[in-house]
Amino acid sequence: MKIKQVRVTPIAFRDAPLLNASGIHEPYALRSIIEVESDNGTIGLGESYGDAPVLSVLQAMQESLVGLDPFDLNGLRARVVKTVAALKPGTVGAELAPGSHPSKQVANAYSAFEVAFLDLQARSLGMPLVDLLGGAVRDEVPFSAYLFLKYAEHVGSPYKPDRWGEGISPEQIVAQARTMIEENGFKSIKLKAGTLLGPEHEVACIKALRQAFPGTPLRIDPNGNWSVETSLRMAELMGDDLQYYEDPCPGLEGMAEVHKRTGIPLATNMVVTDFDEFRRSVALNSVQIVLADHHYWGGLRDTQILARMCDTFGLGVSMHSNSHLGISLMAMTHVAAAVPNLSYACDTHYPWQEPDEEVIKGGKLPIVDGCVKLTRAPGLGVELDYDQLAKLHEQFLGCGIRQRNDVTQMQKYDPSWKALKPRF
Ligand SMILES: O=C([O-])C(=O)C[C@H](O)[C@@H](O)C(=O)[O-]
Ligand SMILES: [Mg+2]
Repeated sequence: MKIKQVRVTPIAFRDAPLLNASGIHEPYALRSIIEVESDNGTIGLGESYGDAPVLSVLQAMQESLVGLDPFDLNGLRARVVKTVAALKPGTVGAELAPGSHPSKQVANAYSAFEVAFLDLQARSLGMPLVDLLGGAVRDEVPFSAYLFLKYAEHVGSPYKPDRWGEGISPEQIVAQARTMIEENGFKSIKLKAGTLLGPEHEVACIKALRQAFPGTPLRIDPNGNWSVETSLRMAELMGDDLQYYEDPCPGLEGMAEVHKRTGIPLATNMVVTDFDEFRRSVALNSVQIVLADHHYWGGLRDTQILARMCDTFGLGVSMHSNSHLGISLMAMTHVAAAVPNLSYACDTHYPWQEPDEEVIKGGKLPIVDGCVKLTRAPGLGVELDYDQLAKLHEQFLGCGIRQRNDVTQMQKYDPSWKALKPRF
């Protein structure tokens, strides 16, 4: 089998005005949809970031993959390394927003195509992708309710307000959690923090959630926007309420200090984002749980290696997400199903996505009892809806956003807003 054609299609879908450490989400989130077509007509699918720095690498890769055997993942890696090395200096992207890592260009681009190659391999063999990862140790993967403080609508009202309404007061956050849990059956809750509303307000939201959902595991994620001192002060207030404390403060040293002084397990998708940081974090005991993300950890197989290393060093493992669609959700589900030591329900932004903006046939995938189920369908088990792909590509062309920037978006609400880390 040889690769005949590769298509990378940037898309944009509506995204809610969600607050975070950098500022606020823009009205559209960007992704790219990857199709790798073999000479027997089988197509493998992938989904990755759609921001300019990543897109330029993915698009530069397209021609170089033609003629390659889709089972040749070392050949894929060599071509990614060569393409990235040939890029003009300056095309390396900065961090887009907390927890996104487009600057890891080799790992990002390799991952985008590795998923599509594996999907193509599995479809050709007539087996689910998870079978190429050693087989499923679970047939469904748990996800958590991912709550955000948010405004009712975007500045300038680019389209009609989303159905979630305002999410500012603790009562509104509890209501958001109720809806998300009623609709998806989630069994654990994560609150995005580090926002302009400040740590005390966010801790009040955690307290309200604790009261409303006794026994449900809770997590808070300020994306490194609190100082060590603030993180310690908030830990004192939340202590027993938390299942884990995610990236309270910046840096491996800061995290190590917070863990040493509180004993609370710390999770991260910010200070351990590659194998070198993993090595340094183990030496410092900075984190107790690594939130993997195949989009920047170098694909599904490298995510399995990461999980094995977490096991070796006694760390927990779960998964991080960014705004995404169903192809990414299924890639996350297949790899999480093949990680025996998955210790916590994974993150997903999927409930925030509007039902009419999925690129896969049949619309949004169901999340039932907090879980996404694997099927025995070949590959990732999803098919592209080409009408939807065309619609979301048109939206990309028209939306005017080419690189996510939550800081400049917040400046539309508050011109004095600056990127500060940590802010509190
Ligand atoms: O766990 C995380 O850090 C994330 O989910 C990163 C994302 O960028 C999140 O902060 C967001 O969507 O605003
Ligand atoms: Mg995080």
